[in-house]
Amino acid sequence: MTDQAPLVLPAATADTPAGSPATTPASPAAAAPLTDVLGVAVIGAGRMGADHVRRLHRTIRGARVAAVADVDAERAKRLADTVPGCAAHSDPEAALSSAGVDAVLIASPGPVHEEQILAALERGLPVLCEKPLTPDTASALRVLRAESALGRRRVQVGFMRRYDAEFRRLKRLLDEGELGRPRLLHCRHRNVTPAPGFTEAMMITDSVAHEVDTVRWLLRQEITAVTVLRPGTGGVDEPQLVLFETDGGAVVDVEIFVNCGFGYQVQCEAVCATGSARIGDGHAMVTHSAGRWGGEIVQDWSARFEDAYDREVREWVEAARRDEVTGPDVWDGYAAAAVCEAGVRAQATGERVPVPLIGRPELYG
Ligand SMILES: NC(=O)C1=CN([C@@H]2O[C@H](COP(=O)(O)OP(=O)(O)OC[C@H]3O[C@@H](n4cnc5c(N)ncnc54)[C@H](O)[C@@H]3O)[C@@H](O)[C@H]2O)C=CC1
Ligand SMILES: O=C1[C@@H](O)[C@H](O)[C@@H](O)[C@H](O)[C@H]1O
Repeated sequence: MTDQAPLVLPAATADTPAGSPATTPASPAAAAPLTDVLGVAVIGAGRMGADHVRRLHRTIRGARVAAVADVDAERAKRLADTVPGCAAHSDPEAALSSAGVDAVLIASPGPVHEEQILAALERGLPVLCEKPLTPDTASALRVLRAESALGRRRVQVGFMRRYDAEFRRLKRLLDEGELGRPRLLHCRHRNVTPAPGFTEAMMITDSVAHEVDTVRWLLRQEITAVTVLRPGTGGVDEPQLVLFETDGGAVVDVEIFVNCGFGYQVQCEAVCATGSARIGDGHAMVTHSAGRWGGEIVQDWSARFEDAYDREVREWVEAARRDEVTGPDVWDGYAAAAVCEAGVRAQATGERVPVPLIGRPELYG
């Protein structure tokens, strides 16, 4: 770490732990004093990478962007140039070995996450890896085994909804049990339009992956089977309805609509034994004029979840400065990969597909 002036950070703003369904991360209040500034290498200089570089540079105390890597050398340089003293690399491994790098934030495409996480683990560096951990179960298990061999958590997965104020409020309500046992979750996930090259399978692996994590975290249950229903025939491919069954007997439906055209919406309603609770209806602004009223709908995740990304990265930096890693873990990434793999099969076959999981290793509680 660099030896810049000592910093004392305010306590985390979290009111609900973001750890995996069965575990709670160590309390920041119990941590040792923080004295160093964390040097971060950001891999992937695309949309998320650029947003995280801005966040680390402008919003998060106690961190500096030491290096940026992208296979597109020009893009890496353009982004690195926004931060004084930041090195640019076209080889991610070179960035990991760059001067002043203490930790890695991975924002490259999912299929290359495995090799980049393994390279970081070889160096013992703390990692914040954007979702997905990896795109399939086999590669997720290789990461899980590599981290287990180290005997300590080094990797956090970027399931940022766990840091969103509304989702945290819902989780607190469910944890307190005031409404009784959750029986159903109704979820909606709508995007204005998908990125170029987006495939039908990515509706599950790229988009519904968030609901997979949200459901496991909110309910503290594992998903045991997936079914995907499509409305209509004759080339109508979406919206689709993804159904989850859980090992706690809950049933979940997720509407996934990545081409809805009108806005970015993420909603969740929990129906419990003695009541229900719903989040995600908020509009940025409601106007009233000349016999009309209307609201705004945010257009993408960067607006809807801005605060959640800030809190996620801030808590990751704070933990890494204590040489800890908290938040969604490799088990969560593996479980999400297993559910998504089953989901893609369910989508292709129309069948109900069970989700096989290995036993949860001790490291992951
Ligand atoms: N948490 C969230 O809400 C969101 C997460 N994501 C995730 O963030 C990650 C990045 O997504 P975007 O920024 O939207 O993609 P993007 O396509 O905008 O950027 C990816 C960047 O990675 C670079 N790249 C490709 N292969 C590389 C390699 N081997 N090494 C280094 N760089 C490489 C590309 O040149 C590109 O600049 C993905 O895992 C995606 O699923 C994306 C959008 C929202
Ligand atoms: O992670 C994300 C994207 O990759 C994905 O494509 C979108 O559907 C999600 O809403 C967004 O949060």
